[in-house]
Amino acid sequence: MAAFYDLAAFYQVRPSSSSPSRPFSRPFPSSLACRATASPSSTVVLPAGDVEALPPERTAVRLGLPSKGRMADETLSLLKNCQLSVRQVNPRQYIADIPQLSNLEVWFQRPKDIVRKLRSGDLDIGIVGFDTVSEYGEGNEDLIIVHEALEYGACRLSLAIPKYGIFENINSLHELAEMPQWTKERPLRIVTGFSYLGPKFLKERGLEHVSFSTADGALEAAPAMGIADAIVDLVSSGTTLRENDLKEIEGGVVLESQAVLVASRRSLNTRQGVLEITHEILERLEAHLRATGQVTVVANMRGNSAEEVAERILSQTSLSGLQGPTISPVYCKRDGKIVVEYYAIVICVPQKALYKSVKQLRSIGGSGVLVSDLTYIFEEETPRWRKLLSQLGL
Ligand SMILES: Nc1ncnc2c1ncn2[C@@H]1O[C@H](COP(=O)(O)OP(=O)(O)OP(=O)(O)O)[C@@H](O)[C@H]1O
Ligand SMILES: O=P(O)(O)OC[C@H]1O[C@H](OP(=O)(O)OP(=O)(O)O)[C@H](O)[C@@H]1O
Ligand SMILES: [Mg+2]
Repeated sequence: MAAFYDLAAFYQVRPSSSSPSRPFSRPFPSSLACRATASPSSTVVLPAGDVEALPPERTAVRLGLPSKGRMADETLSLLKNCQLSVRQVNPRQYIADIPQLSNLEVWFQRPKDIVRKLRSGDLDIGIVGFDTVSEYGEGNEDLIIVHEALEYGACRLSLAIPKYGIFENINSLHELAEMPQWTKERPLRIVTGFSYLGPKFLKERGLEHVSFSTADGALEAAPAMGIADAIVDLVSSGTTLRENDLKEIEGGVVLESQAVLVASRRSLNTRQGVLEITHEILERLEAHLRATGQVTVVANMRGNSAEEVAERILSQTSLSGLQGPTISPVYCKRDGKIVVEYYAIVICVPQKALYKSVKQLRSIGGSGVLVSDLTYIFEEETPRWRKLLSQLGL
């Protein structure tokens, strides 16, 4: 049975027992603190002798990952592609680990709970949609987006209205706002699961006479049911809107979203190991994502010197590679003498530009072209890491 702790009583039994120099010391888990303040009537005073029964201060770093839903599988496969496979004993066990990262606990949680637990200090790092961070983070400055584009879970939070009836000729937020129908007594009724972002957006856009209601799913049915005039919901392919005779309007996108790596500023600043683990995860994610869609092209090219070959390659727009081509001499024996007639060149090119690059290579004398997938590109410096350190004042 859950025990509820009274805040004031707690401070009486342990006035300031945690040493101020201890990193991230909290008198007790904030999840308990929330319950104590939320239900003062059901509080139980913790007897002095029971202080030892409190959970011990945790030392492991905690990463929250989506436990279910459309983000779950892709998050695990992204981590796997970064050689950070999550080891989970069975799918219903909510704790797991990543063998490569010692002192890290992985906790599977609903996306919104990941954000809540980052705020409360019960998680340190998480991967969720940017929409979820924005909605449940409510602008809290403790949440820092460490990587803003993990390249999956793409969608947008958007306002949509019916295509028919009084909305037939309404195609922008401005036109919607100007409709004479909305009054104090009969406001524009919007249903949304985003009860922080939805009202904030419409207030910022200056819409008067708006009322909000919430629902958890299948919001697209609300206008046809007569429950609402408009919805604010996630859209990716647009199929659900189309199938329910709804349309997006100009100026109606609240935010664009995709999966992000998010961390608690407090944890990064004070909990031992969080910054190091975040750095490693960030580096691996960046190296993997940078390599996605790139291929390595190796070819031989006849030439008199490496410089002369370089000049020919750099004259072609699709062959400059990441930092210019790597060119090495190919040694062979002619009449007992070691000579260099060919040079091997290595470049990275985007997969999309591959055929164009191969054609350009051939046109300047390239032969024996080998193409292979790239797994990682580790740059000397990761700009996101620099940014994070500066956000932390480090
Ligand atoms: N078409 C989409 N609709 C909803 N979410 C999407 C879509 N495309 C990508 N996403 C991302 O997936 C996340 C939601 O996933 P999902 O609907 O599985 O979980 P949830 O809504 O948080 O959970 P539940 O619906 O069970 O409460 C969103 O927060 C968003 O970041
Ligand atoms: O633009 P689309 O590709 O059609 O996707 C958008 C739909 O997907 C989501 O619903 P979900 O599948 O999560 O069901 P739910 O309404 O029960 O949450 C979202 O709430 C939209 O309804
Ligand atoms: Mg959903």
